Amino acid sequence: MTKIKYNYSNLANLPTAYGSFKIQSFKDEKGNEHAILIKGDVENRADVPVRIHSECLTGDAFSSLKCDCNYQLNYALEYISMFGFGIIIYLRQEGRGIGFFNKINAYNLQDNGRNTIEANHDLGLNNDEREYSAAVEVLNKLNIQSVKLMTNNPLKIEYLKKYGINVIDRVSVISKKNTFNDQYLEVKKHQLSHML
Ligand SMILES: Nc1nc2c(ncn2[C@@H]2O[C@H](COP(=O)(O)OP(=O)(O)OP(=O)(O)O)[C@@H](O)[C@H]2O)c(=O)[nH]1
Ligand SMILES: [Zn+2]
Repeated sequence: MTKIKYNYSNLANLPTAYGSFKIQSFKDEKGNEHAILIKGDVENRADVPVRIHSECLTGDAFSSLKCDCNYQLNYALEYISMFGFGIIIYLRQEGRGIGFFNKINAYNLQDNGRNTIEANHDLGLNNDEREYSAAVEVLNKLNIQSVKLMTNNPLKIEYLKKYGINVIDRVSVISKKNTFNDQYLEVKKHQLSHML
């Protein structure tokens, strides 16, 4: 993994519908501005619940029913709030890393019958172009001793382990099914190996 230099903002308070968090921004070399939400005293701590959430403007901000992102983000906020400590690392890798513009073009192809993987391929893109080096950096910076990763995606667990993060447990992130995300969740389960 190439060492990227990050630029961190100061910490600020963020009251949310699920309780109070601290928020911090950090910029990577490409100029992406990511977010870290922290609950409680996590520095140097073990067994920390961690959610690494990939940006989904349509889901996170507009409450789209085409995916389960909004539900999962709110679930993570609520879970960590109830738990008393934990971290949400919100990475600006929209559309599994293909960017917002491409994702909407993929949605257009999905309107015409293609699934989430096929649509990316039709655009000449991989089905997942994400990587999690920024999350590894944050966890190392906070000297997190061990992580309870909130995910259904085995690739995220593999990635963190490969780069030295001690993932001791997985917390499944509950997804909510509806008529619009039914096929999307089926593809995640059967073609992307998500533990749903
Ligand atoms: N390219 C593309 N990206 C999508 C689509 N639907 C959601 N996304 C993006 O998918 C990302 C979330 O990935 P998911 O596969 O839902 O979940 P995950 O993060 O891999 O796994 P979990 O940790 O279990 O949530 C976000 O960046 C969304 O913007 C789609 O149809 N096409
Ligand atoms: Zn989404």
